[in-house]
Amino acid sequence: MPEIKLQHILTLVELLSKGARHNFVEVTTTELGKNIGRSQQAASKHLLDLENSGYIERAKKGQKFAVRVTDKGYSEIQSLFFSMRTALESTPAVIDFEGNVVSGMGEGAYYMSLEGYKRQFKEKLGYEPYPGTLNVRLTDQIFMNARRELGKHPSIFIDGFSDGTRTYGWVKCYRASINDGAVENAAVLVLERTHYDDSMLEVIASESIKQATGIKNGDRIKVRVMLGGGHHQMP
Ligand SMILES: Cc1cc2nc3c(=O)[nH]c(=O)nc-3n(C[C@H](O)[C@H](O)[C@H](O)COP(=O)(O)O)c2cc1C
Ligand SMILES: Nc1ccn([C@@H]2O[C@H](COP(=O)(O)OP(=O)(O)O)[C@@H](O)[C@H]2O)c(=O)n1
Repeated sequence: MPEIKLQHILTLVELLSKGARHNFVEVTTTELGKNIGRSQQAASKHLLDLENSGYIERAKKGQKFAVRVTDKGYSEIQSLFFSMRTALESTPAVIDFEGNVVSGMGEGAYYMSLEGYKRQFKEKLGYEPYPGTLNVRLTDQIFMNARRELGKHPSIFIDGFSDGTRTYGWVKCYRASINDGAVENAAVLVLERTHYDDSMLEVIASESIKQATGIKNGDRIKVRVMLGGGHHQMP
């Protein structure tokens, strides 16, 4: 029996979409090849392989040949579909980070207290954040790479603004939880302007994370970002 490859599966899917579950449908290998992105010869070979494996059957229809997907071929595709669906649906839309809590220069509290940010945080996150940012120094390259990618995901978007004297940058918020749910109402910030690089995670929450968890500077912390929960998202 020939080894079944992705191309065979695509061929079966193409045949099913042409109605070949219950009917013998005429297919030309030229058209089939085109639809699955392979040559006519390759498509011809796929049909032969599928027939040899018992996934399709061929019949003469007038002068031409027509094919139908067998019960075996259909249930093969069906079970593949079910396991793919389960796999995709159970993929948790979370990104996990770990690092050490470190102190900064106290700027977080200043920015978090600005009315232009406070108002938007309350409206878009649904709570007024504790004035400050908890700084987490990421300890692993994999976390830094994930941190770099984070800003690409849809976010809860806080607009930048001007107070007449100076302008303030936008902020992307990603809902997060701390240490397996010890703090639920948290968010990781991706800032338009910051003096930190990808090795730092800035976290806000409805409460003081240090007070709620007893964590101190230097302690290890786990931050789980939950994707897909954003309203007010970027286009
Ligand atoms: C909500 C928020 C908005 C910020 N906006 C700006 C900004 O407009 N310009 C800027 O230079 N830094 C901005 N920052 C970043 C801070 O300068 C800094 O990178 C970071 O918050 C460090 O805080 P820390 O000193 O408390 O560790 C912002 C920070 C926060 C939390
Ligand atoms: N949700 C938060 C935000 C800040 N913090 C802490 O609150 C203090 C004030 O925040 P900050 O951003 O002004 O301070 P630094 O991060 O600059 O040290 C720091 O010790 C933070 O680690 C917290 O425990 N929970």
